[in-house]
Amino acid sequence: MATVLDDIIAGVREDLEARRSAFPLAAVREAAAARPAALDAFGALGGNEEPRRELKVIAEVKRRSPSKGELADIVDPAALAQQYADGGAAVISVLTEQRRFSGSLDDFDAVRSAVGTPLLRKDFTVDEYQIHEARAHGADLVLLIVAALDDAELKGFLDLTHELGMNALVETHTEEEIDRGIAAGARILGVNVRNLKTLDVDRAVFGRLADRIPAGPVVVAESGVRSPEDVAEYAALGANAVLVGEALVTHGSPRERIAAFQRSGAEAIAERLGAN
Ligand SMILES: O=P(O)(O)OC[C@@H](O)[C@@H](O)c1c[nH]c2ccccc12
Repeated sequence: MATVLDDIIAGVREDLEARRSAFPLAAVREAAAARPAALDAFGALGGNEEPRRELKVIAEVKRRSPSKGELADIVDPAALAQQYADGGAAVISVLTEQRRFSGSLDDFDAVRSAVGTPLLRKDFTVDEYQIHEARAHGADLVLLIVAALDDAELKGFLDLTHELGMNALVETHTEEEIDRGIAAGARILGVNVRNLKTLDVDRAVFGRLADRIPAGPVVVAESGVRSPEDVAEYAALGANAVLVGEALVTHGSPRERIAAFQRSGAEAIAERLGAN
């Protein structure tokens, strides 16, 4: 039976073929080459620090989701992103998937012109075209969802991302996917506690999987962060960063919220490091 993920990807492929006809790969590559070099998202996420004492926040511009429907009427994505940057977000994520998340490359462009923070183009990457396209729009990171790719695609897409000077957030949901992500060479490894095949959120998934991740990659806990306590929980279990959408777009003051997440995360990390 087709899963939600299969359905989303079918739509993504259709939309991408339409864009490929309008903007052939050669034109996209030319636009990408004219961009300033990608920003160092691995470094911004504290990847080079030893030990990693800070909890970094990846703040997401997210209008709607298939599980929750409309989340927020974001009239000015650039202004929202500016608040994220002011709050100290290490990376800003912009959903560009249109059919289920109401995202767009227009949102991405608006945010790119507004902030100097590393930007993640959050979409269902299933074709190299999207990686070149992300770079052409000034992305510093792309999302690679392991469940959506076979090993050859995962390795090929990750290598291409690195060749273009970008990083990838390699998203996993099972132990097997973690092993596959690590084998492909992931430097930023996400554990999404939302099952993309059923959309169920189970925050305990992070605790079960975190131990499986070897030292090296930046570890990102994705989904289900509502409060500073949730962030502390993930940080205590080994997260270096959290990716937060809903709790920020629905909050009156996302800037202060991010700062609160960073504080509670850093406290939990200090305790964890102190305990070792
Ligand atoms: O809104 P939340 O629960 O804070 O979740 C954010 C993020 O993890 C979620 O948007 C996400 C994680 N992986 C994805 C892949 C595609 C689209 C969206 C996602």
